[in-house]
Amino acid sequence: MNETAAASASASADDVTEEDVSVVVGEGVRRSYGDVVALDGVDVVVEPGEVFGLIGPNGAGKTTLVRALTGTTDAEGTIRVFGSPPDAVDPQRIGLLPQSFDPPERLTARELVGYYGGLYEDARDPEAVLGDVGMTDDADAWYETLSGGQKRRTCVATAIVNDPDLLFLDEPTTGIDPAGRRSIHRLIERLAADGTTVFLTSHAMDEVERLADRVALLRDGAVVAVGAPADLIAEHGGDPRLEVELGGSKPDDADLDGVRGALAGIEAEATADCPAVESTADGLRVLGVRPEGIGAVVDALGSAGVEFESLTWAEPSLEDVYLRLTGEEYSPRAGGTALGDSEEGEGR
Ligand SMILES: Nc1ncnc2c1ncn2[C@@H]1O[C@H](COP(=O)(O)OP(=O)(O)OP(=O)(O)O)[C@@H](O)[C@H]1O
Repeated sequence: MNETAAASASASADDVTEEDVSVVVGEGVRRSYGDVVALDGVDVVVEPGEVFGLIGPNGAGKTTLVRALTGTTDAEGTIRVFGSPPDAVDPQRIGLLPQSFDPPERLTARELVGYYGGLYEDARDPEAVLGDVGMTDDADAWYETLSGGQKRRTCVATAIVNDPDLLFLDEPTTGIDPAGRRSIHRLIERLAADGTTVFLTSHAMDEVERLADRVALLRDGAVVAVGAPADLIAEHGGDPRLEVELGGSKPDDADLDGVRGALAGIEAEATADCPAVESTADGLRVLGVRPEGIGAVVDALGSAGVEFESLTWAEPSLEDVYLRLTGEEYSPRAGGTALGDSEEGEGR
């Protein structure tokens, strides 16, 4: 390299600010436990300020990936956090809420948060952190006497007491009641708004859909899809659907054909151009139904002689993406708007 080129290369290296460097980079990350391949060559990149969601079935490798990225377990492949190997990163910059957490000894929630704060040169005021997780009123109870949800909130407090730039949360809301979940969600949103990069593992699809800028779906130790929730839903979520629960026997092929015939007669704008009908465990499902088309579909069901007990309309969600890409069953009760068991909607 001549002097001019060397000077220019060094100038451009100096120009690279931390904002230009991905916060987390994993390339070909592999981890086995004996014969069990927990991670089978995972590639993952998390950008500064992102809330990055990681979802996948039990045993897919999520916790192992969190542990590999935080340097708490060995793994093959390349891992960089803030551009360095995980064990070379200043611990002050990383917060970790592990999936399971055993506090060192018998301490109150306040003492526990103070203890973890004391491990860092520069920690937040424990009182403020306890307030963030809604534990102020219970802060003097021994950790071991707290409820499951209160324990989890205390754990979240220990993970943010160092005001980390990168926060790993492995199933933060497990066992927390709905109000507590909301407050943790608001906390994550606040942290993200202040620039904290968040790596969030969860089985709560609504939580990930709400919070994550991008989501990776892990299955059998490999990433099978990654993208913004809306993009994943558009690509893999399927159509909006009307679940029709029938009181009596399951519809046979002739019943389904009758419904298809009746649906063919309704206005195309009420549904997708060609609404599909399929049989389900409880009755049948009409795919491609828009909200404004529900009434017309109900009329069509009536003219086909279908008597139903209840209707549930649902638009596709991240849960549908998850179920489709993991091959698990769709459950109409998992989401959607119950439209009731209106008697006037019943067939003839
Ligand atoms: N310490 C360990 N020793 C042996 N096998 C392990 C160990 N940790 C994880 N595994 C195995 O590695 C695989 C991935 O486990 P991991 O805990 O990463 O999955 P997960 O996606 O976090 O699951 P869950 O949703 O149930 O928390 C599983 O088959 C698990 O049994």
